[in-house]
Amino acid sequence: MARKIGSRYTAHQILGRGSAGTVWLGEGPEGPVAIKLLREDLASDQELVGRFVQERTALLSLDHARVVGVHDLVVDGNDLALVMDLVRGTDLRTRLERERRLAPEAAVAVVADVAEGLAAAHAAQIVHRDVKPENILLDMQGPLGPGGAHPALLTDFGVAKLIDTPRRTRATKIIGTPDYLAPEIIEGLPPRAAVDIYALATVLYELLAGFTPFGGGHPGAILRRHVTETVVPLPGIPDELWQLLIQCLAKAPASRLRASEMAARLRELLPMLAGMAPLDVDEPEQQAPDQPEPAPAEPTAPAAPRSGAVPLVPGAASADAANRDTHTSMRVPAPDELAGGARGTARAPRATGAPRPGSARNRHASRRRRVALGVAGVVLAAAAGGGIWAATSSGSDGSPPTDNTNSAPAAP
Ligand SMILES: Nc1ncnc2c1ncn2[C@@H]1O[C@H](COP(=O)(O)OP(=O)(O)OP(=O)(O)O)[C@@H](O)[C@H]1O
Repeated sequence: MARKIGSRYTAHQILGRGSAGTVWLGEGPEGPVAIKLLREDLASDQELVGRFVQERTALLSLDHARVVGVHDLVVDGNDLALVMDLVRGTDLRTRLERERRLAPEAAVAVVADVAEGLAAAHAAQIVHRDVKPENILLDMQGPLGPGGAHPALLTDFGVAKLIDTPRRTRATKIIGTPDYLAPEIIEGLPPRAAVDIYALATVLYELLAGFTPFGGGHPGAILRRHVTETVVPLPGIPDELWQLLIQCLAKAPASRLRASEMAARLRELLPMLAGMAPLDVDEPEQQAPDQPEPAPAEPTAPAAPRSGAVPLVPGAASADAANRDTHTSMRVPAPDELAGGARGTARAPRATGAPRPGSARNRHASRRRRVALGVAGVVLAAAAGGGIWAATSSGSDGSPPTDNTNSAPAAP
């Protein structure tokens, strides 16, 4: 059913849902658009609306081929909406779930595109803060690039910052997606451009390996690994690519490449990667569910419902089951909680077929890991007497999260 958004736009059909709102296929004076309608509880927050208007100029001015352009910000009664370029295709998470791993050439081409978009944003002093496969859209109508990759565009600029208002998230809380969080954020430093490089390098690793370098288990374990552990080389990865990857995953933000350098170095590697098959690696052993992480010293968020994504900010209405299970809001861990502890958590990837003790091969690793994460959160909630670090899962009841192949369909 069509719905008016402000005086200039009509929303026709839902393309997908995220934790901050719903994305609609819509129509504006200049043709088709995508309209992200923020959740009602966010839209009714006057402070957030104020920031929304304040950020207007910065968001509207970001104009780059690798960034999903924002055309308009609409504040109309209870509606708060971002009007964006419509990308006819799908998001990178959906592609990754379908293919499990990408060939190195395609993975590098996608990430080089995104790095170019980030370079433009960083030049305009805009930090994305939530780079992850869900926020990378693949334009199926664009020309095929190296490795058969469709052009990739980064979306959701500014949304994390808009929502991260002081009243919603006190200084001691982290907002983000645990697998992609740079160590300095976990240590409580303000997010600068280098956090996007770390997150994008994590995405590159994930595209190559089929799993993120520090993911798996409870959010607290993931955060600790970001701060204390080093990535283990992927079997079969060309050394030049590995060197670039570890530089961008450096714990010290100043040691990471800048976005423009990352894009240029990745493009230089493309000829060498042409025709290379996806890496043959298996996900490392998952943490056994009967070994819960130590509980945080004090619970900071209400217990999460067993199904549906946990709200982006504590106290917000739970998102429905169709939502992505992507965000976590949690307090900054104390130094001793980050220090590690008796149980080592290194996640060494193995060449496929190499023996390992225990469980069967992990297929659909990222979804399974997200499910396990939600379950761990619920278990911990019980252990901590009802409070948890808000963990995320859209399938913690064991049901698979709804597939989101729902960007505007590509024209035949
Ligand atoms: N500009 C766009 N054009 C076409 N489809 C889009 C556009 N922006 C988002 N979508 C689709 O809408 C869906 C929801 O997007 P949204 O940005 O709200 O959530 P998300 O990024 O998946 O999750 P979260 O907001 O929790 O990080 C996604 O599946 C995405 O593919």
